[in-house]
Amino acid sequence: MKEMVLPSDHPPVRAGRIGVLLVNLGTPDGTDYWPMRRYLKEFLSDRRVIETPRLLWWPILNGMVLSTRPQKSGEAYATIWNKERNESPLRTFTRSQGEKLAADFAAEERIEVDWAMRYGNPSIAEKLNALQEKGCEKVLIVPLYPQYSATTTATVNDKTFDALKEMRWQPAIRTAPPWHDEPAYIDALAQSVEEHIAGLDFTPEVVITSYHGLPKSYFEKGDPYHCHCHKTTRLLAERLGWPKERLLTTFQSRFGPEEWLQPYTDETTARLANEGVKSLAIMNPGFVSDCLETLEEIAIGVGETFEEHGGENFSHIPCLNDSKHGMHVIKTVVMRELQGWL
Ligand SMILES: C=CC1=C(C)c2cc3[nH]c(cc4nc(cc5[nH]c(cc1n2)c(C)c5CCC(=O)O)C(CCC(=O)O)=C4C)c(C)c3C=C
Ligand SMILES: [Fe+2]
Ligand SMILES: [Fe+2]
Repeated sequence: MKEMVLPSDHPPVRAGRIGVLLVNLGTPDGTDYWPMRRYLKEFLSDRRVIETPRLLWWPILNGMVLSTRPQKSGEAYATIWNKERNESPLRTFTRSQGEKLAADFAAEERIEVDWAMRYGNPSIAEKLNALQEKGCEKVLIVPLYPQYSATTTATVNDKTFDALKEMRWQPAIRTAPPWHDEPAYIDALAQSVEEHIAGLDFTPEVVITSYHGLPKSYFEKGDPYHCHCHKTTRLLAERLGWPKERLLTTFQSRFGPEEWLQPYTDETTARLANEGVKSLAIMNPGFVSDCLETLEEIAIGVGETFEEHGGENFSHIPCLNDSKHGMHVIKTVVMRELQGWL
């Protein structure tokens, strides 16, 4: 931090440093009704996530959705909860990613690394203020989504700029672009697939890359997410040297009655089993960390679907998380985006 000589009646000035803020989606503080309800209400009130006109959506959200979903989702979270730390896996992995990145930059006194959540705790505003307190005049925001979507990346950026509205001395801000085609990311995914398959006692005939879905109408209005997902899978198949029939792209986690991006992960899994595929693996390249949607929906739920339809061997390939491959990707993106500031 810059040392400044100030008159004795001058407020303290801290300056000269650079912040890096990793931001993931957010997660409930507990699995009971009220923490679940608080989290879902904040998430599902976001106009970037639910585009249905407020007059229509408000009564649905506050009526049917928030009276039933907190209980149902709470039960799902309970099956994957990190009991040791009393938190969800998403929070455990995001914290660890922040801590490991901070340790990597420990020798660089100018850089301060922290992490936050778009919904729930710790908030972006709280962490931006803390970074400024530590003398960060410049902050790189890293939305933890390899593929861009208005429902994820853009809403992190919106919330960041909302927080800046309340700050007298705003830091300069950079927001990291998506990294769906970054060679370090594709390479990390490929290595994680190869290492995982080498440890199995079967060889998957097919591997599905399953991405979180979106309403199809968002794609039709111009959200590039669908194309980013397909590009990631195409580059991964090329890097692995696999034919495209062996590495499929599907979309999971549908919400509500609208049509979402297709093909759906659950339906594709049932179809493959019905067609005689006996050994299947699923990975989730769009998730930087394992979470409810990968550990409960895919590793447990879709694994059961595969077996119910006659499949025999199923494996979920973990997300990159805070592994050495995962940290290498995050560090690559951060170094790329800090150029000119360091
Ligand atoms: C219309 C609703 C939703 C859209 C659009 C959506 C997009 C989207 N979400 C992720 C990543 C995650 N979503 C997670 C949970 C989750 N998602 C929705 C709804 C939409 N997501 C809900 C209601 C929930 C909560 C759980 C539930 O009740 O089902 C999570 C997991 C969080 C955790 O705590 O583990 C992640 C991660 C992406 C990447 C995305 C669009 C590209
Ligand atoms: Fe989601
Ligand atoms: Fe596309």
